[in-house]
Amino acid sequence: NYYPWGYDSDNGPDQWHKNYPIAKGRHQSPIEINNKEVHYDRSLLPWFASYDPGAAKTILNNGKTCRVVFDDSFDRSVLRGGPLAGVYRLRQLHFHWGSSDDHGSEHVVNGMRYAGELHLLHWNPKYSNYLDAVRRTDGIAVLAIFLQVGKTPKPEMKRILEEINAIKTKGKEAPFPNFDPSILFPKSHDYWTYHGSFTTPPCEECITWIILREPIIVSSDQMAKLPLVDNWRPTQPRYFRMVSASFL
Ligand SMILES: Cc1cc(C)cc(S(N)(=O)=O)c1
Ligand SMILES: [Zn+2]
Repeated sequence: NYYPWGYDSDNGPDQWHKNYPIAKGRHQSPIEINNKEVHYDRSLLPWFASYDPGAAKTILNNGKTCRVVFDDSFDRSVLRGGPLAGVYRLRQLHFHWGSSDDHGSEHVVNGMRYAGELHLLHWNPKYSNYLDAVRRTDGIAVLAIFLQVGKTPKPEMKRILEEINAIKTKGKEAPFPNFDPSILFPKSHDYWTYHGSFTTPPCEECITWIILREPIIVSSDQMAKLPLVDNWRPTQPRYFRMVSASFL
């Protein structure tokens, strides 16, 4: 009988491999990023996001995560440059957070966990559709931004965090028009990049991760309004993967 995966002891990350064997693969995410093992790659280009605010469609807070979906029926909101060849279409963004401010991010930087992590997921339109792209090693690009709790929260986070709090409707999506997620970006575009996987089942190894070094600041009471869940996967073995940095 099918038992949905989750983050509890009986259906959590240590069990996922039973239904999703690739969860024990050699290119899994998230991972630890340690300065000592990162390789500065001066050939890495800057990345660029050109998002159309009109592409934003709906927001969902299903109590386990919060997701905003975008119109990805053409190259309307795209990410390009950085380690990527060609443009990748923005499909959705979602968050991972913890039950307290001292943890919640998926990637860990020099042993530090952040309060949360924002993922902007894009797919490669050289493949016929998203489901085809997730079967390809260059199919998906995720731009990851750490959320750090601080005194002066980023004002642009207000709308999205208030909306998340407002829609406690389990599983129903509410309209979320006119939203350009690039307003959430930190000042610096410095990033790490490596090849990995979805951090949730089915855990396909199709993701080029672009992780921003600079976190965005949220307030403790903004984080306290998120559903009290832990929806982050522990770090996975890096094996023979190189993490490259765009900065010295
Ligand atoms: C299964 C899955 C779907 C989506 C859209 C995004 C992810 S993640 N957390 O790897 O960015 C996982
Ligand atoms: Zn994610």
